[in-house]
Amino acid sequence: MNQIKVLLTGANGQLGQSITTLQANYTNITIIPQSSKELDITDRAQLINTLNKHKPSYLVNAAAYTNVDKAESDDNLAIIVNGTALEDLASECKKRAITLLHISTDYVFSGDQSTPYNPNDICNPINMYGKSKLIGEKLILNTNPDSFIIRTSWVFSEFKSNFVKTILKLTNEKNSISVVDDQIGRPTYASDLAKFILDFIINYKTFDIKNNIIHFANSGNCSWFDFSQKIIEYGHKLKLIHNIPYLQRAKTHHLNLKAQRPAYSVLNTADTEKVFNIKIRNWENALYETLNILADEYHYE
Ligand SMILES: NC(=O)C1=CN([C@@H]2O[C@H](COP(=O)(O)OP(=O)(O)OC[C@H]3O[C@@H](n4cnc5c(N)ncnc54)[C@H](OP(=O)(O)O)[C@@H]3O)[C@@H](O)[C@H]2O)C=CC1
Ligand SMILES: Cc1cn([C@H]2C[C@H](O)[C@@H](COP(=O)(O)OP(=O)(O)O[C@H]3O[C@@H](C)C(=O)[C@@H](O)[C@H]3O)O2)c(=O)[nH]c1=O
Repeated sequence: MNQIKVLLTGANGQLGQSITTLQANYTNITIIPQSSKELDITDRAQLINTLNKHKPSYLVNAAAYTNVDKAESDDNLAIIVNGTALEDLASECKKRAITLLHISTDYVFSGDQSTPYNPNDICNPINMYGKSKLIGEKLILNTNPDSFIIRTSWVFSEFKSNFVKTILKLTNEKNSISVVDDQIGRPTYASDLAKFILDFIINYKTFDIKNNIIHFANSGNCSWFDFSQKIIEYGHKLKLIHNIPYLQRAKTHHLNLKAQRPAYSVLNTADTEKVFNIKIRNWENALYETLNILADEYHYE
């Protein structure tokens, strides 16, 4: 089979590292990983050079400005990286017939709903990060309607910093931690998303895809508090945590965070599971696997 060349931007991020790690399982895919230093997606000349040099058939854009609170004051940069730069990305891909897969977020939704969000539900982001990501989605689909937008939520992994690793760290430093119980979402293991993306590249032409906006998240809903409870339970079982701390419930408005968060940002993945004929595993199972990997790394250190 011919090798499929996939250029990967944001390669040092959680998703980027998860995709490059999985490369070994996909002998017919060649990933060309580009860190932010190798390819700054806001630099059009650099983008053109990179595309001309590598001539990929696919571009997976895992690059993003992901600091939700900082985006409130650093809005210019967030809007460029997550928004306006993507018009160039989409048009340079279109010129070269490169299929663009772009990753977006549950934070494009307001959180006012109480039932899971479908891909075509109205987006009305309540923070700057969500606004910038929505600008990006729209520019991509207007410029290059053959692109795919894969929305995900609450991403965790063994890589970089993320909520799971923060809770493990806090738990080992404090006797008591407090976590909000009034935001509901779907935690997603970056490696499960990475596998979905690579399988998608191999198989999507064989599926009847009617919507270029696709939702992917591990199954099951929870609050950050519920998520923390499981991180602590499994972390203790796997000896990543030595003392179980007191876990206190908190409310978002008491935290005085710079950015607002949607109270309910559960993505509906029913269409994804139906169209691609997959069953997405639950987040607890995926969390246990991540913690197992972290425990192995920890015990070897
Ligand atoms: N993390 C989450 O909870 C969620 C993430 N998403 C989306 O998933 C995608 C992947 O997120 P995730 O892997 O967690 O994010 P990370 O923050 O882990 O990684 C993002 C990567 O993008 C890179 N980057 C930032 N600016 C640029 C730029 N101008 N040019 C090139 N690269 C750049 C960063 O580089 P550097 O390391 O140099 O800063 C970083 O390596 C993003 O689109 C994000 O919006 C969606 C829902 C939830
Ligand atoms: C560490 C910590 C966080 N929290 C709260 C703050 C916040 O509302 C929530 C989660 O913390 P985070 O910093 O991970 O939240 P946040 O940066 O909002 O996470 C989001 O990131 C972007 C990139 C996305 O796209 C979203 O899907 C989502 O994952 O938990 C506590 O209540 N106690 C704690 O000890």
